[in-house]
Amino acid sequence: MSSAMYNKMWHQTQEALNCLLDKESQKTVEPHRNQVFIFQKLATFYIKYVQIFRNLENVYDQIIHPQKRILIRKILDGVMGRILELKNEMVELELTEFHYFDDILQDLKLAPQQLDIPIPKYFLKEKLEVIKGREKILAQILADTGLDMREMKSSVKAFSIEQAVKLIQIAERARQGRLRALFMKQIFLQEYRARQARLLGEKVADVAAAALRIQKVWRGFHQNKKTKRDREDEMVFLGMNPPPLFNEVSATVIEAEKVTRLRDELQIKHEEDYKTAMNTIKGNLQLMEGADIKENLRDQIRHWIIECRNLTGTFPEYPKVEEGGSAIIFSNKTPQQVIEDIIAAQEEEEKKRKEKKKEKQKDQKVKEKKGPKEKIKEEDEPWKMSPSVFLQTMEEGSNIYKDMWKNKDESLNFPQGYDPEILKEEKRKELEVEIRVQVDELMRQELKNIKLAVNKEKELPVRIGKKKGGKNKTKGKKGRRGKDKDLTADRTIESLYKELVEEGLLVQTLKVNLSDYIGEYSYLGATLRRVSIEPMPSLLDVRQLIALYGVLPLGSAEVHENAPLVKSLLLAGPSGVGKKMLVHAICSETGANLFNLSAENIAGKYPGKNGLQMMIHVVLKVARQLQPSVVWIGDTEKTFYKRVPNAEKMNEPKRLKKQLPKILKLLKPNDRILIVGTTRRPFDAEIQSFCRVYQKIILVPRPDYASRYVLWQQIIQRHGGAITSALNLSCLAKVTDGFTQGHIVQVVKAVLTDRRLRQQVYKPLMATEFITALSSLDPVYQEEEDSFKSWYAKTPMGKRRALALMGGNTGNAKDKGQKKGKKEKKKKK
Ligand SMILES: Nc1ncnc2c1ncn2[C@@H]1O[C@H](COP(=O)(O)OP(=O)(O)OP(=O)(O)O)[C@@H](O)[C@H]1O
Repeated sequence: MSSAMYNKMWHQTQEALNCLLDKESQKTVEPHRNQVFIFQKLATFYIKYVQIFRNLENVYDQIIHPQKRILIRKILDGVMGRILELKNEMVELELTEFHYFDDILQDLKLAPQQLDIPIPKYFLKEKLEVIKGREKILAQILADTGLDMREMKSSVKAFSIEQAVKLIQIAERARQGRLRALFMKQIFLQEYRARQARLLGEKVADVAAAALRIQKVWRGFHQNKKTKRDREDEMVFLGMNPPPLFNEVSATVIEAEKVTRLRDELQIKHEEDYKTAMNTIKGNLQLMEGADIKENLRDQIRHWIIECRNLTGTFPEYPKVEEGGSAIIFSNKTPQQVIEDIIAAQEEEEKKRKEKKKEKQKDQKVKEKKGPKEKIKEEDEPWKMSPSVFLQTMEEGSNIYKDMWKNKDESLNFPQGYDPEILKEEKRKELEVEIRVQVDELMRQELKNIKLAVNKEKELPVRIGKKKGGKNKTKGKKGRRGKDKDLTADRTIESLYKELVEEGLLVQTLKVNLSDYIGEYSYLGATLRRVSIEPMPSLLDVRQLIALYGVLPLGSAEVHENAPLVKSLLLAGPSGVGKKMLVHAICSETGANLFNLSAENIAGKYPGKNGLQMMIHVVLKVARQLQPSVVWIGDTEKTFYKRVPNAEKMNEPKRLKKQLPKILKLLKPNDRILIVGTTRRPFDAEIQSFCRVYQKIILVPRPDYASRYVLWQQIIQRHGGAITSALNLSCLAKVTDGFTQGHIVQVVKAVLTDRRLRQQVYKPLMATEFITALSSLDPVYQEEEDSFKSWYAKTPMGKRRALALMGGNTGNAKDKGQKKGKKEKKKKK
């Protein structure tokens, strides 16, 4: 697509965003009580933001104007953050991680695919070099230490001489046998032909009969082919089969991809031009206008000083650096007003602090006094949207868009390079700020001298950044820093990285994308919920959650810092549902490092208490410095075992149990580190400590019919199999209820051998082949799935939801409160 097209897309998206922002500001005014109504509103916002996100992501990836990209990036991060905020609101409202929007999608005339959370390409694009470099180093270290998995797989086994001779003999005899068989066949055919010729030579050939025979065979063959073709055409016409070139990549798509690549190159070029221009323009401005700006500022400030002296009779106090220096003087206020404002602001702050303290004390007292009745009243308060950090970012971005880009005439900027006028304006402001700092220093001194000369007063030295509070702050910081001592201050990050790789704690990630996680949508979720049936989440619902909680925050520092923080994630589900695959996908999509702290992997490494501390310190240090990072704890239930099985006691699986909450405390919003636990048996863990560590728990289900259908189809195709009408996928999906993706992959690999793939041309694949191979595997039984569900019901979120549903059955929140009250009474009795 052309630049004009992407510009148009941007303008349209921006208009849609402006409308949404207007609605958001209206909505905060009217608080509501009805939960269904609130959810519908939240969901509608969520869906609309996702649409905007999808468009903006596409535009940001392809637009080549560097200044527009800076603004779009800011808005894009804002939209991502807002989506996470809305998701958080929905989770708090409905007390479940999974939400279904099929009814709203129907109203908005959208397909479920349009709700997919895209992964912004800039996550990887912008640090491609770094990631590639790190991968190289990792591969090098693994190769040096002989730990490289790929090398291990391809390593050659040494043969003994006898074995080698035997192998060669077998091969040679087979070759001779084949050659002899070929000779024998040729001799036999020669003899046969000679015999036939002798026989025919005696008879006179009936030409007409021969021609008839040939005609019969040919016509049969021809008609057969024609009928088959007609049948296929009819199926296509009826829409039962896809058209013949349906799966072929069309020439237009190939051309479009070429254009995309070209645009990528142009984008990089324009970006570089912009960067160089930033430096040169600033340098030029400094040369041309620097002296003038300096002189103007000095004149202005001198004028201000004299004015003040004329008005008040005294020389003014020069504004301090932390107050913004002389910049605040010229914000359309008189100097006296400025001074008064400063004093008033300080007083107000003091007041607020005192009020807050008082309120806190009051609240505590009231809480202590409050009975259950008052609590019910609190519960019944109308719902209000939590304050948003990202709305402001988006509004700022929108305003810049309206002021600068909305009506800009770009007819002269066909190549879409940077705009020098805008850049000059920005740099001029920057330069002014820099010069102002210098001028302030000079003028402060000048004012001091004038005061001394005129008033003969002894001026107290101006304190720059030496507030009492400031002192305390730095002290406090020092104290805290002292606490988390750097145990490896003398070592470079490269050496720590190498150590972790050698110890097997930092592992290579598999190259899988989140889009490789195949599945289907749940089309009836909202309908089932309306009739009080809790639907099983679909695989794509899980994929969405991983994108929201894992990929987006890890990919964008802005989002991670300001969106609701998710430090730890638990993926619980039966074996083979793709938990590990999802962990690897998070890393691949964000270019994150993968640390493996599974109980089995850390057994025997860094022994002792000090060793453990050192291990955690090194892991966190490397993870922080080379962020984003994922700390994976496989079979994480082992860390929280209720009782450690005898066979595993040697491994000390609970080593990390006490450390994990501490690690979570150490993680700050600007540390893009995510702890991901995976478990097949969460029921073996102590639920309380387990749930305290894992902030978000995602149950990964086994695939349903629709997902199994697409899984069979796509996994067979990925392994080189061809889907023909002879392969009954529907039947395969139906009879494989209970089997997981892992089983499907295993069976497809076993069936589709090289030989079988070659045979496909004349012997198409059949469902029975796969079913036979599946028969030796155990499915996930209903009981296992139920045990996962009942375990989830015991988690904090599960409990809260169950409680809410119980209240919901009888009616509103008041009833909920009454029930609670009754329960309490009973307990007292
Ligand atoms: N949705 C999916 N689409 C495609 N392939 C999948 C999907 N889910 C899982 N797989 C494949 O299934 C296999 C098993 O997945 P994985 O090892 O991640 O499962 P797991 O839940 O971690 O298993 P376990 O608990 O036994 O360790 C992998 O080859 C993975 O690529």
